[in-house]
Amino acid sequence: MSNVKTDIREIGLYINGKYVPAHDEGTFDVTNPATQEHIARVSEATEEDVDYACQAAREAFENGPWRTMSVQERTEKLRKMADIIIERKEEIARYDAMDVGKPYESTVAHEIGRAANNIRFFADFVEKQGGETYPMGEEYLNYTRYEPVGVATIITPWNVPFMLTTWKLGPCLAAGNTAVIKPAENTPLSVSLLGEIAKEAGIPDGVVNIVQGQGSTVGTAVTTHPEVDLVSFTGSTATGKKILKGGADTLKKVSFELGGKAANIIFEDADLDKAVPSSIRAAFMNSGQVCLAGSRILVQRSIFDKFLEKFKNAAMDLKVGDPQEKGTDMGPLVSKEHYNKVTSYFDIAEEEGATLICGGKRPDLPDHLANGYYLEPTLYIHDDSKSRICQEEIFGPVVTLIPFDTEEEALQIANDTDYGLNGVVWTENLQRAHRISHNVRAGTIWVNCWFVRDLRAPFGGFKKSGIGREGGEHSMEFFTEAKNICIALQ
Ligand SMILES: NC(=O)c1ccc[n+]([C@@H]2O[C@H](COP(=O)([O-])OP(=O)(O)OC[C@H]3O[C@@H](n4cnc5c(N)ncnc54)[C@H](O)[C@@H]3O)[C@@H](O)[C@H]2O)c1
Ligand SMILES: O=C/C=C/C=C(\O)C(=O)O
Repeated sequence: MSNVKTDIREIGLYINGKYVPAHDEGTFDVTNPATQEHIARVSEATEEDVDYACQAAREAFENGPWRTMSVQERTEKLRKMADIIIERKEEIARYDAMDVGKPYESTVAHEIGRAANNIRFFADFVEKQGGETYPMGEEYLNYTRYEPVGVATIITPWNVPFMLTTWKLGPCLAAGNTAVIKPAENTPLSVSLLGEIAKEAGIPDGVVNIVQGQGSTVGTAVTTHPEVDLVSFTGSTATGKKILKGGADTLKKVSFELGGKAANIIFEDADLDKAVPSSIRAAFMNSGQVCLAGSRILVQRSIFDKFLEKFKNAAMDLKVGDPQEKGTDMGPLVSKEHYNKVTSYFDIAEEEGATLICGGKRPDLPDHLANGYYLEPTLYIHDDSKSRICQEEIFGPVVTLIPFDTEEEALQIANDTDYGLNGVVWTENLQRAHRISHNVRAGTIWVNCWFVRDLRAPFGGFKKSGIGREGGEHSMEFFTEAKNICIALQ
């Protein structure tokens, strides 16, 4: 079985270097959220398939050449993988546009290049990585090695399928581990290509495996499997809790990137020519289905009306439509289920007494998009930070503007959340920028910018937004075991 490219794509599991059907030949269907068309039939892994994938990854780890291969040889293969991703970036971005509903133009221009860079960056990183030595006079010498941990499972969400999977796969493979990937069930297309890409790059069979299927069954099976040593997960906080519990019996090492509800704080001295377009991106990029979304916009009261006017006009100018078409800013939401979840917040907002400024409904679109899960950019004003629309991660094109008077009040509202993934501050006052950055309890703070990423920097969440950090040495720390070797010299 292979990734046959027909109108309805047939997608197999990728185990031990081959695309294979599920043991019981079971499949599930994938639809295009822009149109509700049936676009793919995907093999649904059984417990036996998950077991086979985990055993294949274990065998490749223990007895294959990957773990013991020279760093030069391993990193050459990873760089080849990054090159193939670039060569195939149009195809990968088309797939993300088809099952996520992500605008093709921005995906091909930014996300897929970043995906290739995720692999290349960690190849370069391990090539430069050394170890420490601790001489104990003339009697003993200690030196450290950073060794791979074993078999990792990589579980990723539907909002950024390909880029987020490579963000974990890069350091996992660079360190010499083997992987069993479980993509999100509604967006399996682009990640399924990683099997053939790995093969073409010369990565040995069994090093990269992909099992497809539901989180509650396949996700549970892979995160509780005794051969799996570590779980690198990006997804919701609720699923993170389940994985932590399920992995307790076999004591799995975990790294979790979870939900967010970031405050985007706009002070009266902000440069609105920059703050407004950036806040629009932070609110509506990928239809607001971004963990880092600036979904609570805190605006100082003295400029509230001015900001509101500019922000509302810019939101209403966004082009909602076919993700495959040029010029589309916002595609549909990912699925009917998610559309229902996001739109349920319209009733909640009304009950909570929030003021609707724009959106809150489907846009008028051409007939061929009549069945897609589209929503207009939606903007509320609300001053109750405890309300559900200010507390819960809506994960759609829905933002709430919250007025504030003082810096203290802004900080109090910003921190009034269980999440702590990121925060944003707009001000021309240097001291204030630092004060706010130090006092917002979140893993990344962007000052006068948003979603600028340096792959060396720590990335992850405070509070319920995660466990551990990714990026540079933080990813490598997770994917390696430090070993100290102490030698008697006399
Ligand atoms: N912090 C970050 O970097 C980051 C990035 C992107 C998305 N997210 C978060 O992801 C969420 C949206 O994604 P989602 O709805 O796909 O999340 P989700 O937790 O429902 O699903 C994520 C993945 O986990 C799998 N899964 C579900 N139940 C499982 C279980 N019991 N055991 C093992 N795996 C299971 C799913 O199949 C999917 O592959 C949002 O909360 C968002 O903030 C976080
Ligand atoms: O929607 C979530 C986006 C997450 C981004 C990253 O994990 C990253 O940039 O590394």
